[in-house]
Amino acid sequence: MNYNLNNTDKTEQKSTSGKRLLKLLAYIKAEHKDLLRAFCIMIVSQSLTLTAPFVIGYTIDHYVQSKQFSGILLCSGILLGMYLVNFGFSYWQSLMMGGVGQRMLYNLRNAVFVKLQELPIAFFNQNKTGDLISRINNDTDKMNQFFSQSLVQFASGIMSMTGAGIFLLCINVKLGVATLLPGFMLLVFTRLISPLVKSKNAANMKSTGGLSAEIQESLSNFKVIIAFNRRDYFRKRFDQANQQSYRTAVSAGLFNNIFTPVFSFCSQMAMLAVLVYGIYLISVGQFTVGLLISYLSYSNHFYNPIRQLAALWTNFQMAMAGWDRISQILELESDLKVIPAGPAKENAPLISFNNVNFRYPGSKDILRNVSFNMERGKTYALVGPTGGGKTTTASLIARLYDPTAGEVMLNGRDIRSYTPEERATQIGFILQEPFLFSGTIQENIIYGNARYAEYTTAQLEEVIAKAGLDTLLERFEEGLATKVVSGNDGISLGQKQLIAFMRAVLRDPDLLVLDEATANIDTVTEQQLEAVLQKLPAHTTRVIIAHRLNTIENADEIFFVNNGEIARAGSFSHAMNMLLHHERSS
Ligand SMILES: Nc1ncnc2c1ncn2[C@@H]1O[C@H](COP(=O)(O)OP(=O)(O)OP(=O)(O)O)[C@@H](O)[C@H]1O
Repeated sequence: MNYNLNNTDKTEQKSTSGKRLLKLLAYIKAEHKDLLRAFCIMIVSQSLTLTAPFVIGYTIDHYVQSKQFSGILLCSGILLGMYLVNFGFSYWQSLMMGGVGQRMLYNLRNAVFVKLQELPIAFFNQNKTGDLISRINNDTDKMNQFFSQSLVQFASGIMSMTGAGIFLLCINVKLGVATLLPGFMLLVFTRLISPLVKSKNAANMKSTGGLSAEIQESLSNFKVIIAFNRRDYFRKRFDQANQQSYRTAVSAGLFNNIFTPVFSFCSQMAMLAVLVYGIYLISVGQFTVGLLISYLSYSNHFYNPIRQLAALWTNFQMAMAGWDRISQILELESDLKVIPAGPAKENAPLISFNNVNFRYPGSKDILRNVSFNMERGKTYALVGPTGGGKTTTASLIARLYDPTAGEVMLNGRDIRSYTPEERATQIGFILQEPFLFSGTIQENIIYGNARYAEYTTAQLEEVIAKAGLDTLLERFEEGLATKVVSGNDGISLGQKQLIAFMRAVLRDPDLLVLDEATANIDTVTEQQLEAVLQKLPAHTTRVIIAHRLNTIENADEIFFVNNGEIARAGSFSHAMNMLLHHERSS
């Protein structure tokens, strides 16, 4: 399945934009009560704002020209009252909408994170971490900017325009049409140019994602860069990504900034129309000075929000481009679905591969029509040349991927019918590069292990001793309280493997897969690990992938994995011969 977020069909993206917008509404729907309240407040607040010019015009026509100061004072008092009420309402409404925006974003970020955790390994193979981080941080922030800051202005701007438009048409239809005409042209212009603005912003976000991926890659590989003195090479790559980001940002900026001058020009044209046509109507006695002043004020109430909307529209386009990139993740479905369980075969081996084929997207066949069984309580070794397919085979055993053809059975049942939780309790996996979290060894060991989650340090030490793991724990001066910092060098790779080993063994799995799990461990410790493996319950099956052949000497069965095939190697010496033969012939 194609999980590459930067390599999706553009036509498909375009056609789903409408649907995506509806999905965004689903996030807003949860806030419908607050939104309704804010909307009602907005209606009251805008009604007051729009009544003010009418009161001013009325005051001019009825009290100013006839110099009735008591009337002027009364109207001024009414206006002051309206402004004060409006002030309170606007503040309340901003607070409410700000909360709505922030809550919506909180839910959105959670949804993206939960989705990322549901997606299979293939997704992470096909996408760069830096780009994903950029989507979660930068793109959601674009939405944050729009929803928490601009949505209120956006909604009240549209309301002000609608109200002012109605007033303009009600006071004088012809003058109203003349005033609104530039606004209508603006609408057409915006409609035509918006897709381009959105695509320019999407391209800019994509290159920001690329830049972020470049930074992430060079920061996580800084030791190799320094050791090989490849600073220039990475500087050049960064410069290229930075230039690309600069170019797309400039191009997006050109389009983003086109709205403001065009909108200002149209608003000035509308004012000119009001003045020329309004003065003409006064001169022929069809209009009053007071009404013209009200009219000019309403034109302002119509065109000022339009000017603001020009800037807000850009924010909206950026938010929508961000939403498209986020929805790309949210719409992905894991292809590792749990299927209904069929009847389990009686007395079946723990693991069976039945005519399994496997290839990575775009790669050649890594396994071709492979069949073998693994029995309970036995130790199996997978040997073979580098890149032969050992880790891939182990990954299929743990269902990190599904075969492209054939089936993998666990306990006589298709492995796809087990939930991830069921699989995790039955299969323990120690990877070549174990991942540890920032925290103590204790926290890392009990991770995902409900049985020991509530154990005190003393209780856990007891369990560790019973499993024969105390000799490994003694390697750490502060024992279970030793601090581990993720991705940091405070702990050696070998020590990481020891912690991962303790973590896997304490889960008491039916099957323990060790992928080069002892490659960075000294021979004395390795013997201690071997002793722990021997002490595992009799039903535990072990699968060991190792290049150091002494590690697999005690295996019950050795499989030679190479060139799409998995062959039984028979004895240890036969496996050695196969390896030597392969080395000579390659
Ligand atoms: N995520 C991936 N995407 C595409 N190809 C991959 C991926 N992982 C591995 N491969 C390819 O699959 C083949 C088998 O790799 P695998 O890691 O299973 O070999 P291995 O026998 O475990 O090697 P090693 O002894 O070096 O660990 C290799 O040619 C490798 O390039």
